[in-house]
Amino acid sequence: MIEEIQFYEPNEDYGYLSNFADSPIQLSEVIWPTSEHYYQAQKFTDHSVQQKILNASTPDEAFQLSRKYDHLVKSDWMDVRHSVMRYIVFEKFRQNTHFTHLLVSTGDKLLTEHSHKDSYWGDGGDGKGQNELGKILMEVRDYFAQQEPFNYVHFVDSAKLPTQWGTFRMYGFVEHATGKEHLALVYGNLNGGEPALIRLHSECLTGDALFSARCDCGFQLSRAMENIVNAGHGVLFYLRQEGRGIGLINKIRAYHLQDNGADTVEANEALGFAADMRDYSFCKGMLSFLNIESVKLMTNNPKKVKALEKAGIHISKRVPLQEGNNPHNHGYLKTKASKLGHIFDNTFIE
Ligand SMILES: Nc1nc(O)c(N)c(N[C@@H]2O[C@H](COP(=O)(O)O)[C@@H](O)[C@H]2O)n1
Ligand SMILES: [Zn+2]
Repeated sequence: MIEEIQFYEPNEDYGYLSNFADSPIQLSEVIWPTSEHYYQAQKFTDHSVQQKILNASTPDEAFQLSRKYDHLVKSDWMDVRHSVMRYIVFEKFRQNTHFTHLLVSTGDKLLTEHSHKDSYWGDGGDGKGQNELGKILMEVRDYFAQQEPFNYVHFVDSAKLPTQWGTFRMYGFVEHATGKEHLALVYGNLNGGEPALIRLHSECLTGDALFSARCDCGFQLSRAMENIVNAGHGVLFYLRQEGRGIGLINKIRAYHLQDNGADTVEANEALGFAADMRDYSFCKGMLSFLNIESVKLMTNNPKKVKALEKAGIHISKRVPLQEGNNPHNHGYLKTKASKLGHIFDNTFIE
């Protein structure tokens, strides 16, 4: 059975689908406050009426004005209204990318404008209407679902995550290429204009959850979360790329080879993998969802810096994260520096 999403009022669930949703759209020099303003204004050739609708303080007022000037509506309006609507709904989502992420995250659900007032754009309230707005939205959704950055991941849901350092908001995403579930733990308000302090943390079950001292992951994870809270805002991306992308069971095999003398790179290669199998390109989808364009990146790993730059993210600063050096991971950290290019102060690994 096809699942259905019904929308109508902009302040209700899925209100971003409504033409009344606050979504500025710039066309040439003009900024239309909502797609409703633009749509209603296109009914008229009279410039002064168009201007009145443009300047209406709410979409509801824009709608009422179009009714007031009903006698001035252009003669071919019924022929062109569908293409006007299609154009402005497409522009709305092209220019308001947070809404586009939400639209794409509706997957293949049926989108219905549940309006008892309209049986052309909506379903007429009894489900018998044509739902033309819903059809346009589904067409726009199908288009953007194939485009970067919307094609990497889709957002599923978010919830509070209280931690020992502070309360984060946890956003869940699914990566399209692999089906893997990734997290973004957001602390504070990200839209203050400053680059966000972030960490791209690859999953390490042994270090992050089981207190392993073989690596530095758990120590880095704690410090990164603490640093974000101390900075007042930032994001910990928890990426499900266990074992540098080879998976948990293969990581145990690699650890076994390391117990017999291999270093971390030799062990991966002996198992037939590259030293580092991770790919960070999907992070572009999560960063875009959170509207992050510039970051301070906590890492010692230059590959992560390069990957984010390749994704079009501006790195204002690399923040070293040198944590957890201990007798069990000393050789591992030295190999990270010598073979994987990690940047450490000499005082940290000597
Ligand atoms: N394949 C593999 N071999 C080892 O010896 C390891 N210690 C790991 N650990 C994984 O590396 C990732 C963290 O590395 P960075 O600090 O981000 O460079 C994480 O996925 C661990 O599970 N993997
Ligand atoms: Zn680890």
